[in-house]
Amino acid sequence: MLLYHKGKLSPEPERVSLVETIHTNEQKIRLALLQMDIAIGEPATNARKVEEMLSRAIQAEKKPDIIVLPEMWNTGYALDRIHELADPDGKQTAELLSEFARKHGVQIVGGSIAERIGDKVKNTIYGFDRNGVNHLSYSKIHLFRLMDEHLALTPGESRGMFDIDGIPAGAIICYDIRFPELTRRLALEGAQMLFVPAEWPHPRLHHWRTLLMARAIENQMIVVACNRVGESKGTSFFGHSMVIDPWGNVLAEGGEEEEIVYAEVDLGEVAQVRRTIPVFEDRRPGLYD
Ligand SMILES: NC(=O)CCC(=O)C(=O)O
Repeated sequence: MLLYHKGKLSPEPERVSLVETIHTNEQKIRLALLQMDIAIGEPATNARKVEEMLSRAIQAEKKPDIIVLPEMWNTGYALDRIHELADPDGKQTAELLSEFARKHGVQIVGGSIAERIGDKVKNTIYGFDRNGVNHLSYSKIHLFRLMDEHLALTPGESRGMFDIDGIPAGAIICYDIRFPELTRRLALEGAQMLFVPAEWPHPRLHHWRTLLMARAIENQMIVVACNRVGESKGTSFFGHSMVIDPWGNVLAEGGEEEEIVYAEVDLGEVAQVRRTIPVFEDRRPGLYD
């Protein structure tokens, strides 16, 4: 199926239908976002916190289908010691999350972790399906200079497309949301949901909310963004984890304290919104690719 085409300018816009290929019936998905505080440079403490919050999330009255974690939850931004602290090949993280996913039959979009591969450290999301099988590995493409990521980390070189319970989805990390072309590309590849783990601090709450809503509206997709809370090295992280529907409505939003944010989304709305305003059919890729 051709969803993306680098063509020459033609008198007729290229007609691309994402609607025909996606679910049209109501399909409810329950989400739990672990909006946690992160102890800087203390992977064991953070792993215990994750285990405790996962256990609480799974006991919710309506069991979640997907649990989402924030960015760099194992180490925080302990960049001065990141080579020593990062999880070698992501093995410890994979053990913890894969085992939990399998035991409880739940999908996990495991936020991101500092992962050491040889002499490089990457900021990587791991995802696990209901059988505990790894179905997503995406390393942050755009490193955030304002927090010195570019000095300590190696950027990823590929996009985070994956399949979650049969739903085509994309994953990006924090600063990546400032690059609309990345999310658009994931949407053109079929993504109907977008997962965004983050460590996004004050004073840019306005940017966080606006950019997430914009990505949901312009790509007519469900956006699930999990941000951390707490203080680290004089920086204050505000939480406000968000679940946004493809019309841009905020279905759930966290406060500024540690909590689990629950939401239920209807995947059928993606097709409905894309039919109502056929943005993907009306694109003129020859004019601005
Ligand atoms: N961890 C990050 O990528 C932070 C991005 C951020 O704060 C921003 O304003 O962009």
